[in-house]
Amino acid sequence: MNNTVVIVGGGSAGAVLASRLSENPGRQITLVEAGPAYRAAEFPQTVTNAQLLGAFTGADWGYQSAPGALDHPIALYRGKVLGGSSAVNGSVFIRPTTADIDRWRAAGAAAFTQGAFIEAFERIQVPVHTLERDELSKVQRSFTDAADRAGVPESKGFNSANPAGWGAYPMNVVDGVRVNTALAYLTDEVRSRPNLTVRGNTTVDAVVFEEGTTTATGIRLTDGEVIAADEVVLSAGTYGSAAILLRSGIGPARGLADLGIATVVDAPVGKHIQDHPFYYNAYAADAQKIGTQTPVIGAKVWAAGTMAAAGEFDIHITATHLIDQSLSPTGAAFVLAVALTRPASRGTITLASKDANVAPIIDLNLLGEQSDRDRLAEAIQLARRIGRTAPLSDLVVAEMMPGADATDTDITKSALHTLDTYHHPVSSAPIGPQGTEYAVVDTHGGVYGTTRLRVVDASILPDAPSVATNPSVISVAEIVAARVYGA
Ligand SMILES: Cc1cc2nc3c(=O)[nH]c(=O)nc-3n(C[C@H](O)[C@H](O)[C@H](O)COP(=O)(O)OP(=O)(O)OC[C@H]3O[C@@H](n4cnc5c(N)ncnc54)[C@H](O)[C@@H]3O)c2cc1C
Repeated sequence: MNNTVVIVGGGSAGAVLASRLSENPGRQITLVEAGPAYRAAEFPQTVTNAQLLGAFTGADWGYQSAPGALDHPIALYRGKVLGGSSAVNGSVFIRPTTADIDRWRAAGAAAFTQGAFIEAFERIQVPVHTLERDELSKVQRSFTDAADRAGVPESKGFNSANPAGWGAYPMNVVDGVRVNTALAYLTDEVRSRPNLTVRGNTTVDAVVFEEGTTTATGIRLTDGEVIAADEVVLSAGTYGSAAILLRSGIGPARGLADLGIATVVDAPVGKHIQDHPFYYNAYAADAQKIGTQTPVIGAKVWAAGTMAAAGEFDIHITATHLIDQSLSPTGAAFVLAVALTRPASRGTITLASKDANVAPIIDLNLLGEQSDRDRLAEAIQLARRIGRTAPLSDLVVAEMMPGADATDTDITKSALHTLDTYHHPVSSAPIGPQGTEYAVVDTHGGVYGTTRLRVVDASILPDAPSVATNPSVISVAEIVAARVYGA
């Protein structure tokens, strides 16, 4: 057993691992987090308030995507605080589907059995509550009623075996507080363990290797300090872990050489990222009728488009109040946010500089593939059909985007012009069989070509799940904690 483990990044995966691995008093754990490492009572209200997301929490990395196939950059939110992106996210808590798990196993994640995930789901410490109808906003209630009238079935529960349909969200919110993984796993009791050190406001530059070998011996911080360890686990997220690997000389040799970084392992880091494209089918609402606009996220339709793979549900339509109300001529607006959750497009992450303080270049390549454009357009048409159905249509004054007269061509143009991300990036260091053009790590996150170095976070998922990613990432951390560390 490796006795000292340094974990880089205290987000969805890192907080779980630090908690689980420090259950064994014989193991020394150091968790290094770039953002503040608040204790439960210290989290600012902007971070715990479930109605604030992304940069509005004040705890964001400030990344932007390259436009890629679109005509505009997109703000890419990532939490920079203990709890990571689970501290700034939408708090929707839905497990990966059986089809997601089967697909990941087929891609090489042998440890990702249905049984392993079921065990992980049972261990998850994040409290989850499915919203009741009277907890939804009027828009969200009208949306589910309209979906029903439009022929969408009621979901049997988004965390059930048959999740497709309309329904209210399962959320990890308690009394208005978004329960991030630091609150759920790094409790005051856990943080008082003598074998757990949590260092906040500490940014990691790179992994350190034993001279002339590919054996990790610790990490180097941006101020030059080296923290030695028997094993290094990168849990810095899809962007953060990839950037650290690249700065450490693990990545495509040619790109590293261009930046003057010596190659330690020639590996396809950052060449296969995926995210869910996210389109705002926006409506000007009747200000007298719209009612209270909370919760900002409350209900969705989960469906399979005509081009979905067998057993997969690739369309999410979420009724949300996350829109600048001043954009509406009526002063009131809501959005049916349409996401394609099983996209074909893959993007890239590369370094702009070997300086850890310089943001990496992220090109999500959303809608890069024509098939994604077609599938998203079909999903937007379903959202519009629901928007035109009573009782939701009774609240609408006008469709703002793509606009009531929009043709299929207009819809795709509007998507390319206004698209956002669902903020679920994955696969910058995917699991897969060694030697394939995409695989960077083995089924437990061990980095091929190295020893004592592992990546455990959203980076290693082989592709995008058909759900929001937080529970998938927590589950993977629980699986690695159990299988590799006996925790
Ligand atoms: C706005 C938004 C809304 C979302 N909504 C939902 C939702 O409703 N439901 C859902 O399931 N998922 C949602 N997600 C996605 C989900 O939160 C993420 O997929 C998940 O949290 C990723 O976990 P992770 O462990 O891979 O990375 P993160 O949780 O991002 O953790 C990475 C950690 O590493 C730290 N770090 C990075 N680089 C360094 C470095 N060099 N040195 C030290 N520390 C470093 C970061 O500060 C961060 O704390 C959302 C995400 C966002 C941003």
